[in-house]
Amino acid sequence: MIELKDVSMLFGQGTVNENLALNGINLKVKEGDFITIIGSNGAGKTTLFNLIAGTIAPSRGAIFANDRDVTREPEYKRARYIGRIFQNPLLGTASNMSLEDNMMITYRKGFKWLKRSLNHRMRDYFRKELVQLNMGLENRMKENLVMFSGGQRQALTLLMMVLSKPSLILLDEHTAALDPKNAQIVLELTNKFIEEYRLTAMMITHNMSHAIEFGNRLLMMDKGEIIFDVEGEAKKQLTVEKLIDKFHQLRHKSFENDRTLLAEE
Ligand SMILES: Nc1ncnc2c1ncn2[C@@H]1O[C@H](COP(=O)(O)OP(=O)(O)OP(=O)(O)O)[C@@H](O)[C@H]1O
Repeated sequence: MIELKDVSMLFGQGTVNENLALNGINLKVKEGDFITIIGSNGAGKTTLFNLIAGTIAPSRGAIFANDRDVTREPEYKRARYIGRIFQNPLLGTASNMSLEDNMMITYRKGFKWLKRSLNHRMRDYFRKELVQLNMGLENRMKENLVMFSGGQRQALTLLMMVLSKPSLILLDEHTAALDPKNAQIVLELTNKFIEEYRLTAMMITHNMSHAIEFGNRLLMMDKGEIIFDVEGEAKKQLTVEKLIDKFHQLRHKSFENDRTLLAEE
């Protein structure tokens, strides 16, 4: 699906702030993979997503999507097949528009046919899809999203993204700004959608238990490198303790004090 070949990202080249955020990353994301990504602050996780999404171009190396070289393809073109959800629940939806208009825009990917096409059939379809969230939103389709909670908006962003059928979804700590109960609800919905719609997904999290519980593959990043890549049965055997040991082993340093990596969402 997505492949990174020897990808590096050097910020501020030649300045005092020169920073090798990613160093020679080689990664093959297979169709149907649900990859969780952990790593301490500044490890390069978001930079990795920015490169895959086309927000920035790498200093070195190449990125392929379905064997097509997309290294220089701009973000807006990649957005047609790569969906991304950020930490901030307000980013994925438009506050001053109704729920049904928000859904319609995603469905049509633009404003063009909005009024003309929002007919009975579409409303029924949206209503049916909204039921899946189990939040009663199917009865609030005319309300502006400004009335909705962060958890509801993030769940909606997720559903809207899923309905646009992306080839890859990038979840950038998408539950970190929610309270624990809502974070769990959104995570479970994420998992359900990924399974039911057979999506390919990558999820950054600072919660190691979530990284172990969800997905078929786990990447641990540190200082711009993927230092541990585990999948399938071996991933299922992981525990938080084993992950911490692994990190000690690989980096010979303690990360018990790394509160961010250990933080519970
Ligand atoms: N646009 C930029 N310009 C300069 N340096 C940057 C830029 N973006 C990221 N960096 C640097 O690259 C390194 C990796 O940052 P990145 O945000 O990818 O880390 P991260 O693993 O996502 O961290 P966190 O868990 O704190 O979000 C950091 O040292 C960061 O300061």
